[in-house]
Amino acid sequence: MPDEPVAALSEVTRTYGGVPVLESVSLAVEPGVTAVIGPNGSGKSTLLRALVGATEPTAGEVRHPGATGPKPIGYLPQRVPFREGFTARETLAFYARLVGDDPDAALERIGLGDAGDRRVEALSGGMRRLLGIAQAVLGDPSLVALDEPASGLDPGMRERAFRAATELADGDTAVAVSSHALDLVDEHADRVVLLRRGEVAAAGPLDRLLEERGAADARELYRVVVGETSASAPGEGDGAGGDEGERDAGDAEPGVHVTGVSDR
Ligand SMILES: Nc1ncnc2c1ncn2[C@@H]1O[C@H](COP(=O)(O)OP(=O)(O)OP(=O)(O)O)[C@@H](O)[C@H]1O
Repeated sequence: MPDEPVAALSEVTRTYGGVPVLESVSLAVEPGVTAVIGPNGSGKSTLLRALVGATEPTAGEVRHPGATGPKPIGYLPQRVPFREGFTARETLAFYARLVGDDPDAALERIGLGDAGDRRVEALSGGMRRLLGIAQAVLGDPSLVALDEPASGLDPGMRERAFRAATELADGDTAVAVSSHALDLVDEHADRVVLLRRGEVAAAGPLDRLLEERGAADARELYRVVVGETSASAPGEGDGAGGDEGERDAGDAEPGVHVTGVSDR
């Protein structure tokens, strides 16, 4: 392996109310962009939360051997609770001070250079998402987890969100991104983790997985592995738009998981 894992999960299981939502997940997260894909409710957010330490595994272990520095880990949750009454710049400045970063440079990086003086509650949903990404990457963390960064964004914005993730991962940074936007996965991901009902159904370099499964792109890979028969694989849009494209009833139903499947 040319790349040193930045983080590693071994046999991680997470249950809620006794129901496993992640089952025996073992994974090495390496520098570059790792896309975490899968149907609604398959455990993507839970996996990212476990990866960054936002949730404790019920069993198994999460390690961060390669996550170092003053702020080793950055995380964009699905919903970012910004405090109202502060401008975008003030919001970033609060966190930037803690890690010695420059809020204006952070705004520029994400393309929000002109929005620094606007209050967070006056930003569009997409701009808030971008601000969340800027906040997650403050302090140059070695491991960044972005939970649906392109959710609800227009085509230009979603591209910008993913590009920011890719640029970040240029060096030694490991970026794990959950997404339903499979076109962006094709464009930007080095590796893919495909979850199905809380288990890793496929994982590895995107090119290798496509070749192994005889798939032309991430969308086809998804169909082959998830076994989706409906014509509507997750849509081009992420989040709300993508959710509408998701029609695998068993996977989409919250809290329902077949736990006997083991194709790890
Ligand atoms: N805090 C929680 N309490 C109870 N159940 C939870 C909790 N968090 C997640 N779950 C359940 O765990 C399962 C996996 O949820 P998760 O959000 O990780 O899936 P996901 O793949 O990110 O879904 P989506 O694509 O819809 O965002 C779901 O059935 C969800 O209802």
